[in-house]
Amino acid sequence: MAGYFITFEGPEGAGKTTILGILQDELSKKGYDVVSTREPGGIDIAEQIRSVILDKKNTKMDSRTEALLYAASRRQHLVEKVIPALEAGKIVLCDRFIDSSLAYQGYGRNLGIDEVLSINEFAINGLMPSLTLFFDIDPEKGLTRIGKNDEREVNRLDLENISFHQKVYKGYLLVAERFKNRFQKINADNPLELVTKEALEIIESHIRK
Ligand SMILES: Nc1ncnc2c1ncn2[C@@H]1O[C@H](COP(=O)(O)OP(=O)(O)OP(=O)(O)O)[C@@H](O)[C@H]1O
Ligand SMILES: Cc1cn([C@H]2C[C@H](O)[C@@H](COP(=O)(O)O)O2)c(=O)[nH]c1=O
Repeated sequence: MAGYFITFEGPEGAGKTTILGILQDELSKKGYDVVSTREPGGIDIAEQIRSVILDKKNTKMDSRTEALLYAASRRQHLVEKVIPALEAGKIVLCDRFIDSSLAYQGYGRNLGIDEVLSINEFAINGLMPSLTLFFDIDPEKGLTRIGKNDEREVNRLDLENISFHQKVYKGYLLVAERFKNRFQKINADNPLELVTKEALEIIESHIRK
């Protein structure tokens, strides 16, 4: 496909959404055709699935149901938004993708990274990102950041205890090692300007290759 599929990953509060917004503007100013989006969500059907997954009331949700809902929203989002943008030669910046499922459901929920990869292979049908930026931060620090942000609504996953989030972080490190050809780690504990600059440099060097 003609465009570039670039995903942003990391624990809660790492800065993914903030940095993605800044980079969308920076890259657009430089003349690149950029589409920014998120998972779960980005299009109507996937946003509806997001509401079900993240609703604090849905405490009975089974882990396999959760993994399947993320994969279903992913499929629809790819078909409706990501694939058409890539076919049109655009740069797609996506806030979370398959690696979130591998870290949160595969490792965090104990479903197994390989099992979750396998249901996602059906959903993505071969479309993987060419670059994944991993915003690396201690999960406790990330959660403290989002706790200070009054505008952010707390969701069902945020409410999991710290040991779940630490497990997810460990899951990310395993996934980053497994897919090291596309993963680039960035220290997200640095000041925002520095993290953003590093992310922009990595993306531009990837695009120039
Ligand atoms: N490098 C940074 N230093 C300090 N604060 C930051 C930094 N990056 C982001 N923040 C702040 O941390 C909070 C969380 O940022 P953001 O929502 O972008 O994180 P996120 O990774 O998208 O989180 P989530 O995955 O939970 O949605 C925001 O209030 C943001 O302003
Ligand atoms: C794609 C995806 C996401 N999650 C989790 C990670 C977060 O806790 C929420 C999404 O909220 P955000 O504010 O947009 O970061 O969902 C997951 O567990 N599995 C996934 O595949």
